[in-house]
Amino acid sequence: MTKMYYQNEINEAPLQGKKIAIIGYGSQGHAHALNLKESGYDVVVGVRPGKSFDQAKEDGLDVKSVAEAAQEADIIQILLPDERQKQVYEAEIAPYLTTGKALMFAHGFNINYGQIVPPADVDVFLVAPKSPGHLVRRTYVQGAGVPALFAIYQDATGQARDLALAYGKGIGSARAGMLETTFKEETETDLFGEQAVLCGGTTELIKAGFETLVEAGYQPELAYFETLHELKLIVDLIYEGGMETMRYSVSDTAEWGDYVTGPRLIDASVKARMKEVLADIQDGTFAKDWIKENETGRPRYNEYKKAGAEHQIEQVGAKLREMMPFINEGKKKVVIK
Ligand SMILES: NC(=O)C1=CN([C@@H]2O[C@H](COP(=O)(O)OP(=O)(O)OC[C@H]3O[C@@H](n4cnc5c(N)ncnc54)[C@H](OP(=O)(O)O)[C@@H]3O)[C@@H](O)[C@H]2O)C=CC1
Ligand SMILES: CC[C@](O)(C(C)=O)C(=O)O
Ligand SMILES: [Mg+2]
Ligand SMILES: [Mg+2]
Repeated sequence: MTKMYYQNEINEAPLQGKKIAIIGYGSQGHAHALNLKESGYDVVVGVRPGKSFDQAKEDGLDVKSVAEAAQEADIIQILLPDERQKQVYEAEIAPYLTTGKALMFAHGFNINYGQIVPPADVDVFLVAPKSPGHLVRRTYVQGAGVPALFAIYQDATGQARDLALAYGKGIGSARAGMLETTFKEETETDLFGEQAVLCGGTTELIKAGFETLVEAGYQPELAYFETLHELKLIVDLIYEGGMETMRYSVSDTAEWGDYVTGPRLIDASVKARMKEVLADIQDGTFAKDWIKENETGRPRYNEYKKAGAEHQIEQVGAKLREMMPFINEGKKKVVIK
């Protein structure tokens, strides 16, 4: 079995006394900065003036420009959107990436697809939480954590591995388990997971189920509860105890429908198309398309975003959630962005 790394076997000493620059204060940035600070590390946040800058200040952090933070730090963690990293790296980070420093990522996109080429005399590694950033923060505050992958691309100092493990422990991920990978494996599996299952696969499945019910004349509110709201409750059971625990809790009728109807929908043709999606990720087709979409001002991205927000399921859901304030109670107890 793959070796997993947990709290007690990780030595924090290599990271102690180092200054860590968190570049970007968004989903991952705010979580890494706050968790590391509360784990006792010396953190500086590097962002441009604006909303994030003000928020990081309000959260009690030491906040500087990207260039200033990169200049004074030993470890520079780039937590900007993937498509912005190359430009900010070249203009504001590379000039200060001197011998023996460490350049970090939470996703290998820019290294794997050759967008960022760091000098040979620095450490380059990633610590990639398998979780949205807001849950990296929320679980840490709750005394728990989310799993993370770590990978070493360059080990100029001989300390890269120890630094990566200590960093992962600092954000709370060693409470859930850390697993070693490569930049290539992390990048390809992360892109595949979010496209095929976690984001793309799930949202399309929900919408198809909702639309099927509504088009057949059923009430939209009922369709929302059936295909979206209850999905979280079902996934919670799968998360807690695997598919068996979910199947223990649902009725035998539901379990039988699960076995006979699931494969009628998610059949061999879906898996064949998943393999095509994976091939596009592996050969760089997806990355090339995403980079081009950004270079041309995101015309398709903006269209998809607008259509997504206007979908009936979002309108119906917003109204129903207003009547369920408890849904956001967990969020309010924790200071999150
Ligand atoms: N989102 C997630 O949960 C996960 C993300 N990752 C990876 O983590 C990295 C960060 O992603 P994510 O947290 O989603 O990023 P976000 O989109 O949340 O990052 C936004 C932050 O970047 C800042 N920013 C954007 N452009 C610039 C710029 N030109 N100069 C300075 N600051 C800028 C924003 O500042 P402002 O407010 O001024 O716009 C904001 O602070 C990516 O590599 C991603 O793949 C990995 C695992 C999960
Ligand atoms: C599932 C999406 C993700 O990969 C993540 C939260 O892990 C991301 O890029 O945001
Ligand atoms: Mg991911
Ligand atoms: Mg991702």
